[in-house]
Amino acid sequence: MAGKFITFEGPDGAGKTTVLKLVAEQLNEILGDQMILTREPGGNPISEQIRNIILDRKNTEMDVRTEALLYAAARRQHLVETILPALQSDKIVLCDRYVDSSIAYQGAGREIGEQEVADMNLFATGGLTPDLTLYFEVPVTVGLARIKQHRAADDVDRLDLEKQAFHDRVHSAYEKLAQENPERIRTIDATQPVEKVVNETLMILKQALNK
Ligand SMILES: Nc1ncnc2c1ncn2[C@@H]1O[C@H](COP(=O)(O)OP(=O)(O)OP(=O)(O)O)[C@@H](O)[C@H]1O
Ligand SMILES: Cc1cn([C@H]2C[C@H](O)[C@@H](COP(=O)(O)O)O2)c(=O)[nH]c1=O
Repeated sequence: MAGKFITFEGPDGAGKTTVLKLVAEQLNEILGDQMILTREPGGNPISEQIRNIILDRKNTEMDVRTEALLYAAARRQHLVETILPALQSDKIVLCDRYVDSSIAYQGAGREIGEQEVADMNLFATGGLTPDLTLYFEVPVTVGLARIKQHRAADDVDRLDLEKQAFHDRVHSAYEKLAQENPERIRTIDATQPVEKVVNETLMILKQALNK
């Protein structure tokens, strides 16, 4: 496969989605329809339906392994329906979250165990690993404050509502993933103003894509 699979990762409120959209606007001028923008959980009708179940604040009784399996199920459908066909057509896939999110949130945040969640995701992905991952790093308090400040109360999902200790575990897991995978994961200081984060992201992407 000659396409490139690039993921955007980080704790809640890091600014990934904001930056991804701004960067995609600029890359679109160079890449046009050779690039697709997608997200997890979601990216197609079936996975978006699974997303709604996972993030619904009413689903307070959801078991942690059920949650992990639902993320993996949404991922499998996304992979088959969206990611693989795009890569097979030599496209650049920019994806908001992927397996690292499950390792950080379900493995560490929910305390299922990072290795167990990674192993379970192997079944879903057949081992497809991103060519490059951009990790948007912010302290937990900064990310949560951004969400609180900017997001409408009814747009805060089931995971946003978790306690500080949960988000601390997620953050530590991302730090560990970045340390253990230095060739794949590039860390970006996402506490900087948006324009700076966008410029740094664009620089790394252009370098990776030889543009
Ligand atoms: N660098 C930044 N400085 C200040 N505010 C920012 C910055 N980046 C994003 N924001 C704001 O923070 C909020 C969260 O941003 P965004 O939704 O992009 O984060 P996210 O990483 O995708 O979060 P989540 O994973 O929870 O969806 C938004 O209101 C956005 O405008
Ligand atoms: C893919 C994935 C996501 N999550 C969490 C992370 C966020 O809290 C939500 C997704 O919302 P976003 O606004 O689109 O970032 O889901 C997770 O826990 N595990 C995963 O695999």
